Amino acid sequence: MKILISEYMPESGINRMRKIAEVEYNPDLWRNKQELINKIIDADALVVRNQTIVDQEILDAGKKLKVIGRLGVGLDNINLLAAKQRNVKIVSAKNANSVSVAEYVMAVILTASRPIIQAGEDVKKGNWNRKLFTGNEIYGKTLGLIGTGEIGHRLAKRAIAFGMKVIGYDPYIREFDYPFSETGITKVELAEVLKESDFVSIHVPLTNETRNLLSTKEFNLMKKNAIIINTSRGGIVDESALFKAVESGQIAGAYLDVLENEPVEKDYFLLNSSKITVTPHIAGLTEESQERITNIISDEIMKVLEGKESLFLVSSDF
Ligand SMILES: NC(=O)c1ccc[n+]([C@@H]2O[C@H](COP(=O)([O-])OP(=O)(O)OC[C@H]3O[C@@H](n4cnc5c(N)ncnc54)[C@H](O)[C@@H]3O)[C@@H](O)[C@H]2O)c1
Ligand SMILES: O=C(O)CC[C@@H](O)C(=O)O
Repeated sequence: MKILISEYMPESGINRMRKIAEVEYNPDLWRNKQELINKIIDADALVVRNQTIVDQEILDAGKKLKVIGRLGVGLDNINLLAAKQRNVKIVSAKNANSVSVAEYVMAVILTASRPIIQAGEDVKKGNWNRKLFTGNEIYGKTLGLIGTGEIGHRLAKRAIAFGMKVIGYDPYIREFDYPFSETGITKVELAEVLKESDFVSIHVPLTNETRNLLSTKEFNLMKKNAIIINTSRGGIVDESALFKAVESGQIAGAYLDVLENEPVEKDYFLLNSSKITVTPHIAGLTEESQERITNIISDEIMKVLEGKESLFLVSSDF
């Protein structure tokens, strides 16, 4: 059997899978579609992160393909319908990086409120500007969640521990899976999240419905001091409209871990705003989450290839 890996995977997972199959590891393969097509022809399994676009053409070429392992959560780079039609199973590492993303968002909220880095740099210049670096408490502020699933409810728990009020919009959440009474999130409509929040944090998948979910109309509802945090997917926030909203002072700023097209060059227009901070898709990236994800995905791929039951199969009911 052959397992093809087209993006970065920690060595421990690769070695685990070598016990049952020949493993071809090429972390840059996602960059070259033709090479990926050539190599997938005799692969039984494909392992990807979010950069390999697994479209119909790739799936057509993968005649022997039985399973795709997603080293993470978001599935917007995989044509799920085409995979289902070809009976290719998908395993994803549900919630294995949720704590990492929740902690990243807390770090952003604290960074936006207390200029510690800037104050430290100023002291190194020989200054002692106490008043200049007066910050804000996050205690009593409102965090608005768009999407209250695995990441959203973990973030709520952490924000509530800091004394924040947490409201959330998620029309599809199943109360049975995430009881609001236990998560501490007050369920509201999207407009209320936008109107009431000091921080708006996005935790929905990229779908036809969520593409450009936040654009000029939505920014116009927000407080002038509000900060948008997007760790979800580029494409959910309309980037041009965001740039205008931030530069015109309609909202205070944005922290974006994800962009519509990744990676970007240093002249990318969003990087020209001092009120927008972009990080290179690292919210879920910690030593701990990567170890969890690697173990889950390598184990589950082996189970599928050996005909055993996997509890990490993505539902084909979409
Ligand atoms: N930046 C990173 O490193 C990183 C890491 C992990 C996940 N992610 C992204 O975060 C997303 C969320 O992850 P999760 O684990 O919380 O997923 P999840 O499936 O547990 O939660 C997503 C929630 O969004 C809700 N939802 C779907 N459509 C919606 C809509 N139109 N409006 C409002 N809510 C809607 C769902 O009901 C669900 O509760 C992933 O899809 C992925 O794209 C990014
Ligand atoms: O490293 C990755 O694959 C991205 C992680 C994240 O966006 C996810 O969807 O889990």
